Amino acid sequence: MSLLSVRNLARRYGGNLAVDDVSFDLMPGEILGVMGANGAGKTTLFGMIAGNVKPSSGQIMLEGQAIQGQPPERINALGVARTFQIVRPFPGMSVLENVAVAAMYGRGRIASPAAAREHALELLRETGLADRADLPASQLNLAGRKRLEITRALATRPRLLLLDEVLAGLNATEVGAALELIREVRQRYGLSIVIIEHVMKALMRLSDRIVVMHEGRKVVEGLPAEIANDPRVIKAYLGERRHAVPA
Ligand SMILES: Nc1ncnc2c1ncn2[C@@H]1O[C@H](COP(=O)(O)OP(=O)(O)OP(=O)(O)O)[C@@H](O)[C@H]1O
Repeated sequence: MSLLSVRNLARRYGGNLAVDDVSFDLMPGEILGVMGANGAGKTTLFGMIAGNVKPSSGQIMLEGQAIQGQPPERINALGVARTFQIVRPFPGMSVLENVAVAAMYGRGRIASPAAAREHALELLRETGLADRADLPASQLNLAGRKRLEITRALATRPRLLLLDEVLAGLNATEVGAALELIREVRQRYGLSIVIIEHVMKALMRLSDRIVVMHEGRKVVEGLPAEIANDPRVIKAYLGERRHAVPA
């Protein structure tokens, strides 16, 4: 059975359909990449799955249970965690405290602050941030803040992880390390992952399957190798321009 099943999902803003009749399935343990140019509807789609945005119509099933329209805390407690494109840790708190707070929410809900801190430190060791645990979160560089976002999401003990542009702005070495981390956490925690990304080559390397969105609609779905040369994908990204293939 699918872990996540999205059916005919739509979100309208005034006369604009930000997401228009999108359907797809995510199998347990699978990594699904979501690609598309600016404004394609990717973030709105994530918002609806995570409960931050109410769908205008359609269904979202998590292991057969309808979750559409429920508040984000409830969806998080059912095992869905997301990161945000604009990383926003609590800046006055340390890296460790940021993760410990998250550990007290979600599906895990560790009640004791001491136990939450202990769990947070364990996670930070896994995500490579343990040496910066006591730094204020605001002092991390971009790659560090993206790692912290992932660690905070993991702290809620998700089954489904939604990653929103966690590779954007990273250099090639940092992208390689982030891909390794994502594969590791999938394996270790038996996670299913949906990842939005503009860094196309990296997404192709990481994903088991890819969905391409254009102007709110799903235009192509397939294996990375299948979609790489699909003319509809090239059109979705470039319109009639043929040169500036995204890196
Ligand atoms: N809160 C909102 N109110 C009005 N329109 C919105 C709102 N959020 C998104 N939209 C519109 O919906 C469309 C899809 O936006 P969305 O942010 O989901 O795209 P995206 O694929 O995530 O783009 P990007 O890659 O730039 O993040 C856009 O036309 C956007 O202007």
